[in-house]
Amino acid sequence: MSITGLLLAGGKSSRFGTPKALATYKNKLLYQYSFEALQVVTNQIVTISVPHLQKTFQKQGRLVVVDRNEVKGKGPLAGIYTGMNSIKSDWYVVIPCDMPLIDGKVLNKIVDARMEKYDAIIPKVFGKVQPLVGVYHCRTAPIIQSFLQKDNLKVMALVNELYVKYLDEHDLQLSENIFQNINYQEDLKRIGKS
Ligand SMILES: Nc1nc2c(ncn2[C@@H]2O[C@H](COP(=O)(O)OP(=O)(O)OP(=O)(O)O)[C@@H](O)[C@H]2O)c(=O)[nH]1
Repeated sequence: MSITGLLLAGGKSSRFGTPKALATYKNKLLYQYSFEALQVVTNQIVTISVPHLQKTFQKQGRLVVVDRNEVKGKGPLAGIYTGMNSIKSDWYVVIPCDMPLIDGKVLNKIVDARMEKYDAIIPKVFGKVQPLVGVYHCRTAPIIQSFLQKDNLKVMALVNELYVKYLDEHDLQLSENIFQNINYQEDLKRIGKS
């Protein structure tokens, strides 16, 4: 069963102010944390970004695609859809560029929970569903496409349509919430302390 990593790095970062994928956290670029977590579960990784950042990622030796024209500007679902269409794979493991506490160990647990009957395996930790960190079956691609065509861009609306296995903090053996994300500059100082 092939599995491809999709690293979402094509957002506007309007709350952050500069492209957050390329912000530094503890001496490392934010997206690098996501990349290294993905490397633990697959060696086929696609970064999905925007045209003005494509060269920067390519310079670092990354395989980069930009959101397809028909979906550009439509948020994380556009990135997932573009990634799924760029490489054929049975499963896709998705991660955003702004969750530097996620590690390969937790991604491995999510990937290991794959079963053909599920459309997706997604964490629901400390009561919150985290749909941008999960494993999606290739059969979800046409469903995602139809959401995008209808401009129904809420990732949770998609997830509610799928047959999902949720993994909680016990399944993932987490004692702290590693699903904290960076939205604002201040989050870089706050993260990991809660
Ligand atoms: N490829 C791609 N990724 C996206 C898109 N929108 C958001 N993302 C990614 O999805 C994750 C969550 O993004 P958000 O923080 O919700 O959105 P954002 O646009 O980056 O930031 P804000 O403008 O502050 O909302 C990040 O990894 C983003 O890079 C998009 O249109 N295309």
